Amino acid sequence: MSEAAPPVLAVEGLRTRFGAVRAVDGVSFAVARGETLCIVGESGSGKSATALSIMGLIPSGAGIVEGGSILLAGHGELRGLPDAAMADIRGRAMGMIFQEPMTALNPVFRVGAQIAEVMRRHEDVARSAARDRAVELLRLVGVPSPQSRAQDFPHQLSGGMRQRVMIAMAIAYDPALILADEPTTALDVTIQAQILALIDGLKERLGSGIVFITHDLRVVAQIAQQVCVMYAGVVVERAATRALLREPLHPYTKGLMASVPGTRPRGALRRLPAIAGTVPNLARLPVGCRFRNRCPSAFARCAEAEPPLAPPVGGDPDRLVRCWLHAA
Ligand SMILES: Nc1ncnc2c1ncn2[C@@H]1O[C@H](COP(=O)(O)OP(=O)(O)OP(=O)(O)O)[C@@H](O)[C@H]1O
Repeated sequence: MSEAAPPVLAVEGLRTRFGAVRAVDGVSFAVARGETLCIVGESGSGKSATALSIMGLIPSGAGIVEGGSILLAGHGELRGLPDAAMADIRGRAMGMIFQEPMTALNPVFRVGAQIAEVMRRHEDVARSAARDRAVELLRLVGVPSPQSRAQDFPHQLSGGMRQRVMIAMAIAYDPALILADEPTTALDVTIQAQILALIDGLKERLGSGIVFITHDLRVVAQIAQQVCVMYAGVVVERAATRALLREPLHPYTKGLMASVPGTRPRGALRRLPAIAGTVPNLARLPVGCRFRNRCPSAFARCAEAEPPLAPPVGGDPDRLVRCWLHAA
């Protein structure tokens, strides 16, 4: 995290549960303006539940944010705000970009009208002014011929163009925070690179802080200044991207890196082993380290107690790792 700028988002000790499933179990991080933080981990590690908790979108009845604090610059504590206040903050101060734009776009309305509608929901703006601004936003996110594309229905656009439309909606109010959950996973590689470049450009152009969720360390390498590696509901490693990719400390991070071509630390095997085994049942977590049943370096202490998330002993004090190999 940059020392100079105060964080746009500070999450502290976040805990979210779906029944007995502790999906997020004490997660903390902070994002500065103009900075991208990636949350990376396998399926089921709690990445989406973290983002949904921040946005106030955990469906009541299904789950509950039961602990921790979510501070958004200019708005203060978000936890416990009434639904209407949260909806307004989501519209103005948080831009949200998801994996599948088709679920966020209404198939029966033209995309320009949909972007305009997002604006009219949050402020008293004339329809024609909102439509002009929609075209301007489409241009800003790199949609060619935005005037005529605004007249298209979602199904007339390619996947990449639909994702640009969703990004246009997300940035309609120059949000302080952008939350992106696997926004490029469904796209082919060339388009993926274009969308990543677009999102990366937004943090400079708008000065937003970005929380970007991905399971792909190659994406992390491209866009993040900071990384939180999540496993089974907790952060197991947090570091500046460069430091983490140069020297991953947690055996889980090492496993993730070994399974991605081009991110292996020097001297690593050339073949690409996936990490054997699966994320434990979050309703019945093992005693001790959550990763120990899959960890090639596990030893007796790992079964006794869960390691704290702390700077590595004798290592970089700006990094955090949750592993007895690096603890006092
Ligand atoms: N609406 C829900 N109801 C019940 N359990 C849920 C719900 N949403 C998530 N979970 C559970 O919470 C845990 C964390 O899920 P989450 O979607 O946050 O993981 P993830 O890391 O984002 O994975 P993915 O990449 O597959 O989205 C999982 O065990 C999941 O089954």
